[in-house]
Amino acid sequence: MLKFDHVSKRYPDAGDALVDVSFHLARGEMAFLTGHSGAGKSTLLKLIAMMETCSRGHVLLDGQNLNRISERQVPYLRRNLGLIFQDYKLLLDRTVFDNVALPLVISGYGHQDIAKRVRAALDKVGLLGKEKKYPLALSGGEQQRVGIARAVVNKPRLILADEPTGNLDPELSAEVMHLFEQFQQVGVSVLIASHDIDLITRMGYRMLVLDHGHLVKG
Ligand SMILES: Nc1ncnc2c1ncn2[C@@H]1O[C@H](COP(=O)(O)OP(=O)(O)OP(=O)(O)O)[C@@H](O)[C@H]1O
Repeated sequence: MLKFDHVSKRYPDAGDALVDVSFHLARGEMAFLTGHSGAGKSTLLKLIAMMETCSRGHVLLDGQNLNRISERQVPYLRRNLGLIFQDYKLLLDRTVFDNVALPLVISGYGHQDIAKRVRAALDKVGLLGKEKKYPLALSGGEQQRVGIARAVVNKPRLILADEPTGNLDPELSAEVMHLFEQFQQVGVSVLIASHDIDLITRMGYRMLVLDHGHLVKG
């Protein structure tokens, strides 16, 4: 479903962030991406999310070469991706319901369909009772679960998470990781950047390790 084929990324004036990276992530596979600060984890995720383009090589998503897509195609292709960030990136002046509904509103779904899908997504993350609350009235763990509900409401084929537990204590981190496992179990591919080595070692999934832009374990 996702293939990196000899991918390098060089930022102007900043040197190589990724060097000749090749790996394959299968449909329904869950893997962790780890490595020191500045190793290239976020850059790798940004290439998949079409927020950056690679300097050399190819990134293939469901067989589609991301080097060859037009600006116009990006929003459509992004609908197959669920993006989750360390700082949640929620709209603080909107309710939980509205935050989760946002991708569906943008995609042009009707009101009834939106209500049904948002409730289903909130149910999956255990937040059905909180739809009228505002993000700041929730705990950090709950805010991240809103972020996850928003990421999965479009039923993406691939979930990308960048340090999703970076602001959470160990217990909440384990809960959030367990949610990702549940999506993987229903066939969604999941790639999670994390430097929480203890947690991800315990979980026992495949680990992609970056070191100064090189994939040293995959
Ligand atoms: N937009 C950018 N412009 C220039 N250089 C960048 C940019 N983004 C990242 N870099 C550089 O690319 C390298 C890889 O950064 P990246 O953010 O991908 O690493 P990371 O593994 O995610 O780090 P961290 O764990 O600290 O978030 C670093 O040297 C960083 O300074």
